[in-house]
Amino acid sequence: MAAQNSADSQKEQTNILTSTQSVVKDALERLGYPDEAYELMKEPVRMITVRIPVRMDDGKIKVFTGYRAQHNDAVGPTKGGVRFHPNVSEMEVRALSIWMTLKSGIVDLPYGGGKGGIVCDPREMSFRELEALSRGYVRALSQVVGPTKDIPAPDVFTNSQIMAWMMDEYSRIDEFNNPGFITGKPIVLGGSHGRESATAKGVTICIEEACKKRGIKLQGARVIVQGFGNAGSFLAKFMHDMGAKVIAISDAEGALHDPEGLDIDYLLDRRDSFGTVTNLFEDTLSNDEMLELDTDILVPAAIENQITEENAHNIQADIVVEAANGPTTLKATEILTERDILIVPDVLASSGGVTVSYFEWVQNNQGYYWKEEEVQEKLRQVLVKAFNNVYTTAQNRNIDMRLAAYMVGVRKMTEAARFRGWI
Ligand SMILES: NC(=O)C1=CN([C@@H]2O[C@H](COP(=O)(O)OP(=O)(O)OC[C@H]3O[C@@H](n4cnc5c(N)ncnc54)[C@H](O)[C@@H]3O)[C@@H](O)[C@H]2O)C=CC1
Ligand SMILES: O=C(O)CCC(=O)C(=O)O
Repeated sequence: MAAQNSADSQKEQTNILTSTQSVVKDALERLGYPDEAYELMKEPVRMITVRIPVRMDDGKIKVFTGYRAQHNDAVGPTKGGVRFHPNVSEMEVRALSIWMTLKSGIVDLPYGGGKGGIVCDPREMSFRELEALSRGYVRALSQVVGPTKDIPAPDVFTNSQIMAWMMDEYSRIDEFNNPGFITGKPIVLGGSHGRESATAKGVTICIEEACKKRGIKLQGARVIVQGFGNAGSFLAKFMHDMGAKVIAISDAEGALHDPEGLDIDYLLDRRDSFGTVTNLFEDTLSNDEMLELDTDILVPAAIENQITEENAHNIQADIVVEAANGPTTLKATEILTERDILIVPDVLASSGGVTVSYFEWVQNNQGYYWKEEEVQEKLRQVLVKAFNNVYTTAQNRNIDMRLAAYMVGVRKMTEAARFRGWI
C-alpha cells in the first residue's frame, strides 16, 4: 500500500497537465482573479482528435492519431507547434497549449495558446510517408486552423520541410497561397530570418541575463545541454561561440562529456536530422548521469520530466535554464529553489521561438520581409524585457521564477476574457 501511495505521488508530480493547472490556480489566486478565471484557464476551449490514414511504402494503410488543442482565443488566434513523437498524448498536448498561452502573455504577443501532435515515430518513416502524414493532418484540421484562427509551427521532430508541406496543403484547400497559416517555413516560402535559431537565441539571452543576476561570467563558464536538436544544437553553438565551455551534450541515445569542452562544430557536422550524434561514439554517458555532472549552467533542451524529485538533490548547476517544455517537475523546482539554484522556466526561456514566429506571421501579413539584424534586435528587446519583468516579479513577491512567470503570463488572457464578458 505504501509503495502504491509513493507510486501515485510520483505519477501525480510527473503529470504535466495537473501540475501546470496547480501553478495556474496559484498564479490567478495571487493576482486576485475569481474562481471562474481558473475554470476557464484550466483546459483548452477546444480539443480536437483526428485519425489520419496514410498509405505506407509497403502498400498497407496505417491510421495515425493526431491532436490539436486550442487553449484560449480571447487575445487573438491560437498559436503553437506540432510535434511528431511516439509519446504524444492528449494530456501532453493540452498542457503544452496552456504553456503557449503563458508564453504569449509573457512576451506580449496577440495570441492565445495552441499545440498539436501526432503519435508516430518519424525516425522510422520515409520522406514520402512523412509528407502524406503532414498533409493528412492539415486536411483533417483545415476547418479549425488558419492564419486568423490557429497557426501551427515546428516542435519536437518537425521542421521547416514539414511546415512547407502543411502550408502547401492548406493553400490548396484554401485555393489561395497562404503563408501566414504556419510559421517556421523555409525562407523561400515566406519564412523569417532567424526563426530556425530563435528558440536557442531566446535561451541565450535568458542565460546572459541570469548570469548577470548571479554574477557569473559567461566567458569560460561550463555549460551542459540536454538534447541536440533544433533548440539544443543551436544553443550549444551559441554558447561555444560566446566563449563558454560546453562540457556535455546529449540526445535520445546518450551523452558525451569532456571537461575541457566538446568540439561543437564537429558534432554539429555529424549529427543527423533528428538531432542524434552520440551513436557515433563509444565512450558515452547516460542522460541521467550527464544531468548530475558539475557545471555552472544546465540547459534541458529535449523532453519533459527530466529533473524530478529523484535527481534534483544531485543537480550541481548554479543556473538551470529550461529550453525544453516541462523538463522540471514542481517538486524538483521546489528542491532546486531551496538549494538556491536559479531556474529560468520554460514559458519564459523558450519563448524566443514563438516570438520570431510572430515576426514571421507579421511579415507574411504585410508582405514585406525584414533583415536578419532587425529580427535579432527585436527579439533581444522582447526577451530582455520579459526576463526582467519575471525576475522582478519573483524578487518582489519572494516566489520562484516559475510562479512569477505564470503570474505575468496569465494576466493578459484573463484580462481579455474579462473585457469580453466571458468571466
Ligand atoms: N523548436 C522550437 O521552436 C521550440 C522547441 N521547444 C522545446 O524544446 C525541446 C526540444 O525541441 P526541438 O529542439 O525543437 O526538438 P528536435 O526534435 O529538434 O530535437 C529533440 C532532441 O531531443 C533529443 N531527445 C529526444 N528524446 C530524448 C530523451 N528521451 N532523452 C534525451 N534526449 C532526447 C533528440 O535526440 C534530439 O536531440 C522540446 O521540449 C520543445 O517543445 C520550445 C520552444 C520552441
Ligand atoms: O513558434 C511557435 O509558434 C510555437 C513554438 C512552440 O511550439 C513552443 O514554444 O513550444
